[in-house]
Amino acid sequence: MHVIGTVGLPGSGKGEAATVAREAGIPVVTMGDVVRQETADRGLDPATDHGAVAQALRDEDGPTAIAQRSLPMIEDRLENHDAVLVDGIRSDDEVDIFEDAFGDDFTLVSIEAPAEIRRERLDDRGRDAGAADGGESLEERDERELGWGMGEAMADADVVVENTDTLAAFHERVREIITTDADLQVDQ
Ligand SMILES: Nc1ncnc2c1ncn2[C@@H]1O[C@H](COP(=O)(O)OP(=O)(O)OP(=O)(O)O)[C@@H](O)[C@H]1O
Repeated sequence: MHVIGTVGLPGSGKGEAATVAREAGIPVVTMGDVVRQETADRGLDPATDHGAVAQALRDEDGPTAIAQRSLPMIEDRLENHDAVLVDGIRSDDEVDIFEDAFGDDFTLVSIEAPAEIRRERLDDRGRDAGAADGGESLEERDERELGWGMGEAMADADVVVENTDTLAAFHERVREIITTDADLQVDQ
């Protein structure tokens, strides 16, 4: 059994790492899934009430509310799989939750790239998806996420991946970490 967590600033490559895991047959639990589930449980609409419920969870149960609620989802996936990837860890408080729950079976991977590279990639992603940026600049998003303790979480990482090369090189590196670190047999 192994749990791999990813942490990284916006546009660093967490979504791509999750894609690599899924391709290797490793289920992915995202903090967003937890919020969507909670929104539905409250009879609200995940499309519009997602942000309000995320905030309500933190107000009601503190900064680890979402990580705590992800534990049963992770344990559920571990019944049928050797490993799970947890995407969207945002703070050192959340890291503590996974370390307490899974001990040495938890590996934290920090995905890092300079702001200029992340900005270019996010601009391209936005163009591809036709998405608006919600008026928030990358600096503002970085600041907001660092304010939750993401810098401390990144400093706690067991492995740092610099995502500054090609996408293929990044996929290869993530695949290597997932397979060797978790000592897994993945689908070829
Ligand atoms: N090494 C790379 N080379 C080229 N493009 C990349 C590379 N790594 C990631 N990308 C692209 O950059 C964009 C951002 O990556 P990704 O969506 O994985 O980031 P993220 O960390 O999940 O960001 P967010 O927190 O905003 O969701 C995506 O379009 C992705 O395909």
